[in-house]
Amino acid sequence: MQAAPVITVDGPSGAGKGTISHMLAATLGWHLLDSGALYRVTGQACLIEGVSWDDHAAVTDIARHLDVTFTAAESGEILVAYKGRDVSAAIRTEEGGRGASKVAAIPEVRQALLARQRDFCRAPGLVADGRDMGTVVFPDAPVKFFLTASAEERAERRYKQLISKGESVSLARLLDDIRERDARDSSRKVAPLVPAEDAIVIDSSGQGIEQVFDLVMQKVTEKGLL
Ligand SMILES: Nc1ncnc2c1ncn2[C@@H]1O[C@H](COP(=O)(O)OP(=O)(O)O)[C@@H](O)[C@H]1O
Ligand SMILES: Nc1ccn([C@@H]2O[C@H](COP(=O)(O)OP(=O)(O)O)[C@@H](O)[C@H]2O)c(=O)n1
Repeated sequence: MQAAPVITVDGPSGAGKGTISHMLAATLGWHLLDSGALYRVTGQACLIEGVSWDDHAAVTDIARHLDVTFTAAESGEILVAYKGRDVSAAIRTEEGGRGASKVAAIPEVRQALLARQRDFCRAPGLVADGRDMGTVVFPDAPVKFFLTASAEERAERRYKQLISKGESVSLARLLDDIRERDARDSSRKVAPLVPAEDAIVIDSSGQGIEQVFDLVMQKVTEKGLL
């Protein structure tokens, strides 16, 4: 049994999970779990410690002892630190996403991060953003969303996001990267990217953020969580 109610938001890269989860947590006054950040920090810690993403035993050891902190800045932005060193920007790069996806395919790494994710579940409630929040980490969550959109639209969104941060990226490469990541996340043996049986699936292709958020809030209200 979970200590507090959980709303899970799963889906592929660029579907809008982070955006919608932030809005939902702020509106409800609930805690937020960005589970992807834990996988991203694990990948980044490997780079810092000189460990190859393919060395499963060494990556697992890093995940088991991951010294990570999340702190809310005055701007509302969440600062992420590994061993006290700010890695907030480094983990959000294209390479950071690739590393996260590689280390996330290692079953022992997923196991090592499981309890840490469940610890985020505290009163009054938790919005959990990821790939397996509704299927593995919080299977008893009363409301589960699975957000998706076409790969082209997701790549376009990510392109605009990275360009606005000053990263130089190519749209074609981002589309390839998104397809590669989708394939790896969906085909892995442990906790693959699939909607939970009881998830509400929302395809946000051609829908703006506000439109998607309105639909999400409507479902949350219908489920009696407001
Ligand atoms: N429905 C939408 N329409 C247009 N842009 C969106 C939509 N949802 C999210 N975005 C934008 O797409 C980018 C990726 O969204 P994000 O929430 O980080 O996705 P995810 O967490 O699923 O990878 C962000 O810049 C965000 O502002
Ligand atoms: N619960 C989760 C969250 C992320 N991940 C992995 O971590 C990578 C980065 O996750 P993210 O949510 O930060 O990435 P985006 O969806 O924002 O691109 C994903 O491609 C997944 O491989 C996962 O396996 N399980």
